[in-house]
Amino acid sequence: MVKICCIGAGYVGGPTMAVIALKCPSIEVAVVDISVPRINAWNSDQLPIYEPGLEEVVKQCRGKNLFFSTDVEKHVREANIVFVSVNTPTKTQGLGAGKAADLTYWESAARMIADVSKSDKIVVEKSTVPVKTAEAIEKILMHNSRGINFQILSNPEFLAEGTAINDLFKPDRVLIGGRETPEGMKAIKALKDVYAHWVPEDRILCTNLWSAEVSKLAANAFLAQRISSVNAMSALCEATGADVSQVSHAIGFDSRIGPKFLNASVGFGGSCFQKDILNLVYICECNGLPEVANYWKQVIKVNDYQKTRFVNRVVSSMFNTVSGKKIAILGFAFKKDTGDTRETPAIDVCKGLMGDKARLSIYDPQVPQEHIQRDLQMNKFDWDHPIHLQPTSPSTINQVIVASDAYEATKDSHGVCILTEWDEFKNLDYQKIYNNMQKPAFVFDGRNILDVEKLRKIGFIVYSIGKPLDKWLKDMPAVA
Ligand SMILES: NC(=O)c1ccc[n+]([C@@H]2O[C@H](COP(=O)([O-])OP(=O)(O)OC[C@H]3O[C@@H](n4cnc5c(N)ncnc54)[C@H](O)[C@@H]3O)[C@@H](O)[C@H]2O)c1
Ligand SMILES: O=c1ccn([C@@H]2O[C@H](COP(=O)(O)OP(=O)(O)O[C@H]3O[C@H](CO)[C@@H](O)[C@H](O)[C@H]3O)[C@@H](O)[C@H]2O)c(=O)[nH]1
Repeated sequence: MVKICCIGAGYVGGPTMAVIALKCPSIEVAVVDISVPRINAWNSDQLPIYEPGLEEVVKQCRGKNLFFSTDVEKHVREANIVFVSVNTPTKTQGLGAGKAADLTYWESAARMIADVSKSDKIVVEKSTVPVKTAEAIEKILMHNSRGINFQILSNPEFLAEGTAINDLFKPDRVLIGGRETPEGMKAIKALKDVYAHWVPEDRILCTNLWSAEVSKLAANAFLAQRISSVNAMSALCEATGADVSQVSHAIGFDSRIGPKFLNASVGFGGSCFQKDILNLVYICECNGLPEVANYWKQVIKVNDYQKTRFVNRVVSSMFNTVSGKKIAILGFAFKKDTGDTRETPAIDVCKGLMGDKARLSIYDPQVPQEHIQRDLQMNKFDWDHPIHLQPTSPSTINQVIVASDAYEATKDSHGVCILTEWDEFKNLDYQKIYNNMQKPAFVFDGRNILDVEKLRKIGFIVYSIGKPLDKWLKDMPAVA
């Protein structure tokens, strides 16, 4: 029986391995982690991450051919294929700080694999890593192998949170990179055979190691660039009276551009886009390509600009001050259908408003109070280390309260900011919300999910990203 072990039971390791177990009943899959609470949660009814459809998949296989364990060494020793899906955060100190990927967790996993292995293994990079990481990992494994043969493959993951299960069931493609040697080709085939249980063969792409590593960074850079491009256009739309949704629709009809991923927003978030582009920028700089590095850096600059622009719109609309005013924040997760808040634009927007002394009342259907308080106090990039190594929040922020629903959050507020596109925010009773707010009552829609005309009829002053401006906002000083 083929045995798979995955090191790292996070947003990637957990769902990916659960789907492999479901689709390959003949394979035994163990997901291991150094975090005891995380593994306990995987073994309980309250999974550690919220992802539509995940619970059903886990329940079908857990205890049969899917196991979650903290006995890392035992499962690594027994496995034929070891996936590594640990954190690869942005470095905060030393060489490359603020850009380069921190491979501490990866390196310690590789050293442990070399230490405990007693039989040949295929080691699969599942984490997103800098190009040439496979070479470094190979060196660590070979120099510590005691005669055991390791083959390294790059098999980057392309799932998006909120749709992970569907993405894994029907991937656009699976990418496998390996050495172009007989042993490397054999390893590629072994991994291909796993995915071939449910992924059509023409969707399994095989390349050399470096192409696979670069493709992952390139895919995220291209996706994020699309959002920064449409967000840059949203600023131009506001200045000219164009409507960014109409512009996206019009350009998306061009089959070369395509309609997906063109929604203007308060900015992209998530654990991947910024981290991976910073990593790409660093790699370009290290390879003597400053022009290429600067090109990609601009994608992040526009994203930061978009978040600042949003905060400035809120403050300038409300008589240039939000000091002491209650602002309701609807949505804190970085996108709908996830409780994940890593790099969520809500953190920057909330910090910006708090900088102007606003009082915030935050509601998100999936993000608990402790989590919100912790995120608003955390230093940049600290969030991407394993949970047990993250700083704990010593205090609560007085300026922030966390509400249990949208009506409580908005009661007596001066303004409402929509920061996540949760479906439930589309269908709220906005007349009731308006009645319970201070006047004039403002709505700032950072996700373009609300019917602007309907809200204006109720009496709201409305700002919606990239849409023709309210008369009220036109008279306000230029922003950003
Ligand atoms: N989140 C996504 O949607 C996504 C998608 C594609 C790729 N990725 C990449 O996948 C990797 C993992 O991302 P994630 O979101 O799953 O992170 P995560 O923080 O949710 O999970 C990583 C897990 O690895 C564990 N870990 C760290 N070092 C370990 C060690 N030495 N031994 C055992 N366990 C260890 C941590 O405790 C943590 O539970 C990153 O490189 C990320 O860039 C993420
Ligand atoms: O038109 C759009 C699409 C997305 N977003 C925002 O962009 C961010 C990222 O969204 P998405 O890409 O859907 O989620 P992620 O889970 O971050 O997935 C991305 O990052 C993963 C980690 O590398 C990759 O595996 C995925 O392919 C890639 O889509 C979120 O804040 C979204 O709200 C927009 O603002 N406008």
